[in-house]
Amino acid sequence: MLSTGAVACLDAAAIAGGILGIALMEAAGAAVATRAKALLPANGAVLALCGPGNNGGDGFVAARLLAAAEYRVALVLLGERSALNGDAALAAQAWTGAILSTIPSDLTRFDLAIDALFGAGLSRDIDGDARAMIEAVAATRMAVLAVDVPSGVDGDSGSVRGVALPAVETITFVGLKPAHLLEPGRGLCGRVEVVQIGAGPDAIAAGLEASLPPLHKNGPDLWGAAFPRLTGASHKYTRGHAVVLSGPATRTGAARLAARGALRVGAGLVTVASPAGALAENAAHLTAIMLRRCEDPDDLDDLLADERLNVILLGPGLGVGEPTRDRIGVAASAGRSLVLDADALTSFAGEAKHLAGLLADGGGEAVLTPHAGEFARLFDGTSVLRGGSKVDRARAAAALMKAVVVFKGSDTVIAHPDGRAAINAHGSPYLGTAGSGDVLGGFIAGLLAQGMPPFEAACTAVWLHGDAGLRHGPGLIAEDLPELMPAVLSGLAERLSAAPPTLAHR
Ligand SMILES: NC(=O)C1=CN([C@@H]2O[C@H](COP(=O)(O)OP(=O)(O)OC[C@H]3O[C@@H](n4cnc5c(N)ncnc54)[C@H](O)[C@@H]3O)[C@@H](O)[C@H]2O)[C@@H](O)CC1
Ligand SMILES: Nc1ncnc2c1ncn2[C@@H]1O[C@H](COP(=O)(O)OP(=O)(O)O)[C@@H](O)[C@H]1O
Ligand SMILES: [K+]
Repeated sequence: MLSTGAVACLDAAAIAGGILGIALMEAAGAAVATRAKALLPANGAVLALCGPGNNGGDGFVAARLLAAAEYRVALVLLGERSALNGDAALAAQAWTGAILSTIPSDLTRFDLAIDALFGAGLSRDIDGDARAMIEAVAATRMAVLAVDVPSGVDGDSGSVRGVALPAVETITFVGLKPAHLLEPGRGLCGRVEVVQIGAGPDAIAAGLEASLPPLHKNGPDLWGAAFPRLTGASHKYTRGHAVVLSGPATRTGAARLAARGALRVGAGLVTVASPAGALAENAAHLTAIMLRRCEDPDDLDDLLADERLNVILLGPGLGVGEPTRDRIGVAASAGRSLVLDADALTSFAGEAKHLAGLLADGGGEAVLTPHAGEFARLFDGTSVLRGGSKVDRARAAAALMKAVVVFKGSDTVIAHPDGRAAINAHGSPYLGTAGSGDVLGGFIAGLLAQGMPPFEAACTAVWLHGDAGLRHGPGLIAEDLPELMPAVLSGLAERLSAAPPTLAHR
């Protein structure tokens, strides 16, 4: 993905490499016109809204090509024509139709608006004439095709600067920008299409270089190579052993959901470590998952004497306070991979640096999975909460904790302490159901158990969880998520064209 700053570098590199800026703009405008034609009835009426920069220039090109193809086009320019510069001025010169300075009063006659007011260059909140224009068009039921980003959406954060014009479709150039995946931007974009405009590989490389550290759209391309593969020689101990700590009696369900997730995603063995008072309750519900008594931090220490237990998940239903903090201290000092969720995070509310110290002392790798509420509590009083996009905050959190942070939500961001990050768009609102996050924690633990590195394990788990949500749809409850893994994992294996081993391999 590209930051908006990187787009300017990419543009400059393309031009330095001999490609004319107006050629890029012509290609961008042509792509917009092509999509507009697909959305329009024959001879349909288009309202092109053009802004004062290059986004407006793309709008002029699209308007000219649509008019040439016999569509009825009205073009409104925000600001003075004489104020247009560079390529946008050239694009405006080639437009021979009328230039309106305000939007027509009868908007009902238009089939489509092309929103070319502001793109990557939005630099302040929208007010005045631009705001009035956006509000008037938004108030109609006209379909809107956005150029680059819906005007008013900040390209890097996805936030709305004052007001934004919701689109049914957004055409962007060269690569996705954060706003196409981060809410509320994502919801305002509609369908997003990325088109190439002939910038050339060197310019694209320069753009990606300017976008470092890398930001990815989460998907198998990112982590497929690290996904665990079975061989004929695999056995349960090669697939790892995850431990999930259970809460006290009547609060054990969350741990079992997580444990089931870990087992279904492929951990060879999973043990629920339970307080004595909750053993009967856990035993009544567990079969393939093993159960061990774990009353206090000393019991946990004893349990971890078995070196094969390679991942510990703490948090779901565990309770907030000193006993949970103590268990995390023991787990961290054991140097195993850790997944910390829910109550494990809230137990360190306002004490993120203390938790970071415990994790650093143990030397193991950790994945933290806060939702927005847990994130705000954990990082209260730190610079992590100081502004920026969701990606910026997740990166700052990961750097502070020296751990992978999965900042959950409809636009989950996964960040590594070195700055690498991914935004997940592969999911469904049906995942917003009690216990769904517990299962996600279990998926991460199960993938860590199988030896995936923490960033890749976290990204994979978020994607598999999202895939399960998409496959199930309405009626989803958290118990369904682990049970969907056979179908989800088979689908993934097909995508990775790595079929699971058959008898023939043994
Ligand atoms: N590779 C590229 O970089 C390409 C970029 N193209 C287009 O160029 C766009 C970026 O162009 P620009 O950098 O000129 O930026 P924009 O056209 O997005 O906006 C910049 C202009 O808007 C004004 N402005 C910013 N915020 C405002 C506000 N709140 N109220 C009123 N005026 C405001 C600025 O003063 C400036 O005149 C991209 O979004 C894309 O559509 C395309 O032409 C194709 C090539
Ligand atoms: N609208 C949505 N779209 C995609 N994923 C969602 C949406 N709402 C919630 N989720 C996902 O569902 C999970 C909910 O986790 P969490 O809030 O911890 O729930 P719980 O504590 O009940 O287990 C997270 O992985 C989150 O990213
Ligand atoms: K726009």
